[in-house]
Amino acid sequence: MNNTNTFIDLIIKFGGSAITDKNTFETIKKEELLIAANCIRSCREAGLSCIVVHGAGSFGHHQAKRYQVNDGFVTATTKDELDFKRQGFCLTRQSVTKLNQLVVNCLIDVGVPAVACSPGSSWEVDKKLPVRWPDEIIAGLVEKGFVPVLHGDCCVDKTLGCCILSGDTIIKSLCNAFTTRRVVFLADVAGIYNRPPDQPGAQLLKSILVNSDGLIQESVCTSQSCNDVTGGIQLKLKTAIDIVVQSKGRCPVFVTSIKSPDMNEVCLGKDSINHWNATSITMHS
Ligand SMILES: Nc1ncnc2c1ncn2[C@@H]1O[C@H](COP(=O)(O)OP(=O)(O)OP(=O)(O)O)[C@@H](O)[C@H]1O
Ligand SMILES: C=C(C)CCOP(=O)(O)O
Repeated sequence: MNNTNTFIDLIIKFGGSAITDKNTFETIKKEELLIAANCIRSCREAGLSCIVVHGAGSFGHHQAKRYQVNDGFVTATTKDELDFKRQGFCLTRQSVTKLNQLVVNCLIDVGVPAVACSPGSSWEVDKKLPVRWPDEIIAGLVEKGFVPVLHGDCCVDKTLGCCILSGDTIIKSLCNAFTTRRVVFLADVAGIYNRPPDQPGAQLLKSILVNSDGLIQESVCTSQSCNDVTGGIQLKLKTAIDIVVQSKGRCPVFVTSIKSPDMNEVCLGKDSINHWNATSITMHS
């Protein structure tokens, strides 16, 4: 799948940690969501083409964990276990699409022509990796001036029966298909730290340089919320590195806080990287 004639200025993830309270069931952070929506409006006013992907946060992760949706059907051996798993799939989907409605409504309310593109009903997945998805539909929406809004979702998996597809993995597929100018991950922390930010001595890594073989020099220790089923910040860092490598360094990736005063500039790519309170992940020259 490669649609390199489609140029996307910005693919942005509204992290589940940024727009929801991950520890409290189905709880949105309204103010933060509005900040992110206004940022997209500013980007569009500056002429940028954008795709938004949002995480699940406390919508979806709780149900996915309880019903072990990410393990697929292969771990369910009896009819009751299969029924239980299917129910978990449906409830997880309902939850993430509920959040998707809130995100899309907020974007539309601030004047962004946002269109929900839910992966769960259109992406083909095998062993947790996307194998086919409607890239031309998404490209068409962007070309016509819309902002597609995708999200982490549960999907039918060819081998496993079902799985969870993280918004991070979705972003990697989008970057693989489209010529993407920059990717920004909005989180509830300032960026990637050398160790979990709640640990003493944690320092923000302003720059992570990636070698062409995908190795980085910085050592990064991570932790993950007990309600997270998709790999936490570790998956984000891996995704960021993969995007930099697969684009041969042409697509820089940034991780920043949804509350950072620099967020708009990070997204617009205006100021010098060094001044931002953010992490840039770029190719080692
Ligand atoms: N070394 C680290 N650097 C930065 N954040 C870290 C680190 N280790 C752990 N974290 C935690 O990772 C969290 C952000 O990752 P998370 O996977 O929750 O992001 P998200 O994309 O917003 O969530 P979701 O998967 O729900 O969309 C932060 O709340 C932070 O506390
Ligand atoms: C839990 C579900 C359904 C999706 C997870 O997506 P993510 O929050 O982007 O990792």
